[in-house]
Formats: sequence, C-alpha cells, structure tokens
Amino acid sequence: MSDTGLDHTMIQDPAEPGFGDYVRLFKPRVMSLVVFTALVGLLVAPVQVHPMVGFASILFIALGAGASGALNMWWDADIDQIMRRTASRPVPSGKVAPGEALGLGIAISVLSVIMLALAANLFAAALLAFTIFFYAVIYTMWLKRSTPQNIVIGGAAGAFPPMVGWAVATGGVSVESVLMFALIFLWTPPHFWALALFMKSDYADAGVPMLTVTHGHDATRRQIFGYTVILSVLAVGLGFTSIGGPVYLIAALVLNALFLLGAWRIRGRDTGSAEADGYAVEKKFFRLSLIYLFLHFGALLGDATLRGLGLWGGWA
Ligand code: HEM
Ligand SMILES: CC(C)=CCC/C(C)=C/CC/C(C)=C/COP(=O)(O)OP(=O)(O)O
Repeated sequence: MSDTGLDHTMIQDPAEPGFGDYVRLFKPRVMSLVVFTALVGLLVAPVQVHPMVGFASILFIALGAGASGALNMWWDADIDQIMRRTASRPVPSGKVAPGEALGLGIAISVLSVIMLALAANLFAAALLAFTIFFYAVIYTMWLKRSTPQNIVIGGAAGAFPPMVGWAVATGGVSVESVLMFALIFLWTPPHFWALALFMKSDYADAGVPMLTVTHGHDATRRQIFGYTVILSVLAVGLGFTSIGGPVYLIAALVLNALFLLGAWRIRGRDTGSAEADGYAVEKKFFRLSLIYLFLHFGALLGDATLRGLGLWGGWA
C-alpha cells in the first residue's frame, strides 16, 4: 500500500500508455468549462491585455487546471478503482503509472505558475498556485474523504478561475470577480449533488462521505433546492454590476427560472418516485447545470461585446 492507500498490486503493470491516456489524466472535459470561465473573467475585465498575453495566460491556466486534475487522479486512484464511473481512468486502469501521474502533475503545476507569472503578473500566478493547492491538497487529500461538506468547501477551487482571469487583466480583485467566484461556488453543490443522487452506491462502495451517503437523499434534495435559491438571487444580482447588461440579465432570468423549477421538482420527489423513472429529473437537472454555467459566462461575454461596440453603456 502507498500512503494514498492505493494497493499497487491491484493495478496492472502499466502497458504502453497512449497519447489519449495522458490527455485523460488532465480531465479535459471538466476542465474545458473551468478554462472557459477563466477566459471570460479575463475578457470582461475593464483592462485589455495584448491578445498574445491573453492567449498565453489561458494556456497556462489550462495547464495548471489539467495538472491539478492529474494530482487528483494520482491521489484518488484507490477509490477511482472501486467506482464504476472512474475505474477506467488512466491510473486505476494501469495505463499510466502512479509515479508518472504525480511527477507530471507537480512538474506541470510548477511550470504553469511560473509561466503565468512571466506572461501576466505575480498576483495572478499566486492565485493559480493557490487554486491548484486548494483542489489537489485541501479538497482531494483532506476534505473529500473526511466530511460531507467536502464539495461545498472544496468547490471553491473550481470557483477561482474567473478571478485568476480577471487578475491576469487587472492585477487585482474586484466586486465583480468575487461575484463570479460566488456564482460558481454556489452552483457547485446543486451541480454535484444532483449527480450524487443517481450515483450513490458508487460513493458508498468507495467510502467517500458524500452528503447522499451520510445524510440520505431527502436531505440532499432539500440542500440542492436551498443552494439553488441563494444562487438564483446572486446570479440575477450579478447582472446589475458593471459586467452585467441586457444579454446577461435576460439569460439569467430564463436560466434561473428553469434551474429553480428543476430544483423544486427534485425537492418534491422521494427515492421511490426517482427510481420509478430512472432518476430522469435529476439527470436532466445535472445536464442543465452544465448549460446553466456555460450560458451565464457566455452571456457576460455578450454584454462585453455590446460595451465594446458602444451599444451598451452600463446601468449608471
Ligand atoms: C468540487 C466540485 C465539483 C465536483 C465534486 C464535480 C463533480 C463532477 C462529476 C463527478 C462529474 C461527472 C462526470 C465526470 O467524471 O467527468 C462532473 C461533470 C462535469 N463537471 Fe463537475 N464537479 C465539480 C465542480 C465543477 C466545476 C467548478 C466545473 C466547471 C466550472 C465543473 C464542470 C463539469 C463538467 C463540464 C462536467 C461534464 C464532463 C463530461 O461531459 O464528461 N464541475 N462533475
Ligand atoms: C485553475 C485550476 C487549478 C482549476 C481547478 C478547477 C477545479 C478544482 C475543478 C474541480 C472540478 C472537478 C473535476 C471536480 C471533481 O471532483 P472529484 O475530483 O472528486 O471528482 P471525481 O470523482 O470525478 O474524481
């Protein structure tokens, strides 16, 4: 056993890993939305950066995000091996050796932070370093296996990227960048717990104390609704700041009405009714959560474009 609790005898000798295995080590699908929120944070900031600086910064943020994913996969290989959804990942399936995942994760993390400091500024780089540390150490190594509040607190890691993007452009923090952080922070519990409702047995088998496992489905349904109410207020409020505008406000009103409706329907169900329709409502809500976040950030870009064209002058 390693200090991660990973029984390496259960993992086959790493066969020749292909390029695709290394790509999967970096959790590209999840990280694509993370990187998009960082890009929006950078583009909606009141200071314009040179396109080359912007491009390089996003590349280094993407590398940092991917590297933190590799560190997560290295540490979690023992539980990923148990869960059906994750068993075929490169480390638990034996395609990439644990030491290689760790080495790549550390090397690329350090490289991404140094390169962001050189391309943009020290503050943005420090924030990226903190985000990587938060996801790989605070969430993955500490909270995930110790508390059902794991994803509430740990979710902060996924919320930092737009602040990093904003910091690339401005070198600092603002009310707007904190509100973008809060949007993702409050979105993470409904996003994840909806999935946990239809994946409970996986986490229980792996001994991960997700809320569904420790407090049951009914409590999780109530929590999803509670977070969605607070999220909706904040999401609409963001529309009245300097980065909001008509595009965002219309999108936020529609998306939050749909999200609230979905959360309300989830709250009104019990395990029996959910099992009867194969968790259709929860699965739909999870898919909607991805569209929800993508469109909120996309709409912020829409208003930034209107401002750039002189078609929208702000609320004041
Ligand atoms: C602690 C916080 C979070 C947890 C525990 C979590 C968990 C998950 C899980 C278990 C999946 C299932 C599919 C998979 O394994 O790829 C998933 C999917 C996804 N998550 Fe999250 N998530 C979190 C935060 C975020 C954040 C902050 C973002 C982006 C801003 C995000 C974006 C996505 C996307 C895009 C997918 C779909 C991936 C696909 O199509 O395969 N998640 N999430
Ligand atoms: C810039 C930067 C460093 C960004 C990091 C962004 C970040 C923390 C994203 C978190 C999203 C994510 C994959 C959560 C999965 O939780 P999990 O790892 O418990 O899920 P799993 O069960 O699928 O492994």
